[in-house]
Amino acid sequence: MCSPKIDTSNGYEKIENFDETITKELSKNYKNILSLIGEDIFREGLDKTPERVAKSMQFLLQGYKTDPVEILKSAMFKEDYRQMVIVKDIEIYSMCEHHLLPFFGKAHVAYIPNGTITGLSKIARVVDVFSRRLQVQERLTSQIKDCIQDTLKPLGVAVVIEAQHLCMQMRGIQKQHSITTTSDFTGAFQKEATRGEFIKLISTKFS
Ligand SMILES: Nc1nc2c(ncn2[C@@H]2O[C@H](COP(=O)(O)OP(=O)(O)OP(=O)(O)O)[C@@H](O)[C@H]2O)c(=O)[nH]1
Ligand SMILES: [Zn+2]
Repeated sequence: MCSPKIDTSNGYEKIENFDETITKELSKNYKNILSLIGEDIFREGLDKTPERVAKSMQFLLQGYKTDPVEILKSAMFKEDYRQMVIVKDIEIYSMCEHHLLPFFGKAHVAYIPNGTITGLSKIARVVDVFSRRLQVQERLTSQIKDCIQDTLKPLGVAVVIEAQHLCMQMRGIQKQHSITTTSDFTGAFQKEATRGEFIKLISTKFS
């Protein structure tokens, strides 16, 4: 068994080597699913579908293989800046743990350093690692907050996620335009003025 190699050279993550055993087992199961939903598993168009889905699922759920704490630790710098740092509009693609359907939208993350800053891209990487797992939006929000708070030990962390859930659009209640917003705050962001500044800044549109 080998772990998938992530190639980030072009800015997009691409799993080069999928785990052979897992891909084979998943393919077998997806073939069974196709048959159970009444499809002809021998028709040409579906020939490679079980394997494609097996690889697609490994891509979409690759977040279990990476430790987000290590991501932050790989780029921590001493710096005397003690004001808000906001990385906003980080796109997220996650999977609802109830229906295995995507939910997607944007994450806005802020922290106030207390002597240590981290690389800006590392914030987005932490968001990605937790997103690429089976999730509920609330837990995703809190896990990002906890990871940054526990690792960087800043004066405060704020996370807001706005997302659309396909399980509420394509099926079930079928509401096409509802957006779910979740938020979680620590430290300085518990204060109304600080939280207010953060909310104002993430609401500002730069064109
Ligand atoms: N709190 C929360 N709920 C979610 C999230 N994603 C999906 N859900 C909800 O999970 C719930 C599961 O409810 P159940 O009644 O067990 O499942 P269901 O019969 O498929 O529910 P419906 O979607 O209402 O048809 C639904 O209300 C979904 O809208 C999420 O990120 N957070
Ligand atoms: Zn769902």
